[in-house]
Amino acid sequence: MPQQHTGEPEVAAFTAVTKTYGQVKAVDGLDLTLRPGETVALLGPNGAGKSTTLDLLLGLRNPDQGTVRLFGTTPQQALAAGLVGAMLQSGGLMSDVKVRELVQFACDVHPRGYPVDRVLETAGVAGIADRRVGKLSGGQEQRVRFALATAGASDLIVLDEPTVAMDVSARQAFWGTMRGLADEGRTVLFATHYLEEADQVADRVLVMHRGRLIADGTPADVKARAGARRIVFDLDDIAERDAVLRGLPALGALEVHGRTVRIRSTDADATVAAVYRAGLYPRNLEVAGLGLEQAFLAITHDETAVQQGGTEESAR
Ligand SMILES: Nc1ncnc2c1ncn2[C@@H]1O[C@H](COP(=O)(O)OP(=O)(O)OP(=O)(O)O)[C@@H](O)[C@H]1O
Repeated sequence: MPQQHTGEPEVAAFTAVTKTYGQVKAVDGLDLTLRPGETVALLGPNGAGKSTTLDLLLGLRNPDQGTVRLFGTTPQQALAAGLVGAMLQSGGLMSDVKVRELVQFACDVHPRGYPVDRVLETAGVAGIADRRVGKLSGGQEQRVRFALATAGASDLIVLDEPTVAMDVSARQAFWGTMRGLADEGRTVLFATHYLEEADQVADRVLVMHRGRLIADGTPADVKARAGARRIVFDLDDIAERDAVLRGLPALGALEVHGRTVRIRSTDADATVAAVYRAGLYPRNLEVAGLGLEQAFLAITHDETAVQQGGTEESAR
């Protein structure tokens, strides 16, 4: 086991990490610490830099600037010590071997490997242990990848879009298993496009956009960060009301389509009270909380507006 620096309990630490491909800054000045026992979801639109971040974490790529440390050492040393199990999108599996043989191999090479039957069972692939890997469905192949990532007693498990190609019940079973691993004290980091998974499974959500971390908190924090409430109503005399609407308090974002006004508000009570105080007569008024999906869209949309020199209103 590599030496940990005294007073450095973190599982992973990115310090001012930048990774550039030609003109594209895939990761741009990333500072991030993962602590023991966290289940962390990494979210972001396509091309945000999630896979590159995981590659840097696992030492598959080196940063152009900054440092990545895993368990107080280099990613390569941490991997060699069996401290990390990973399930990535890229890289084909050997197709001519049987599932059991492949998983057995992963158990054998892991410095703290588990018995193969335990791994097959936990990953939900015991029933297909004698199938050839090349004959598996997409969802089954994902579960075999998961078995490989959990073949030994790794302290950190890294998963890049683990439930792609799984149906709903396979996903539920998968996250049930993951929860069990997290409850044993493992740190889990997973990239996903399924926001409901992040909401249900993660205790910390990271949102990346254009290589930068733009939100970091509990799912509830991230929702609150986007503005807590969505207000929708219709107005008949909307054309004359533009200035009033723009002057409403706690305005996160304002959209007007036809007669319908959509507002994201950081204080819905104050905004709605001001609507009435201004003498507006809203019809069909609705106030609702943002889901993580809407929060995510709001945050990434706002960030784009800021980067493009958007107004304070659209930038929150
Ligand atoms: N090997 C590479 N060569 C050139 N550009 C790359 C390479 N890998 C990634 N990129 C670029 O870096 C940026 C970040 O890509 P990355 O795959 O890390 O994003 P992502 O958030 O994982 O995206 P997705 O959700 O689509 O998987 C993108 O603009 C991508 O086109």
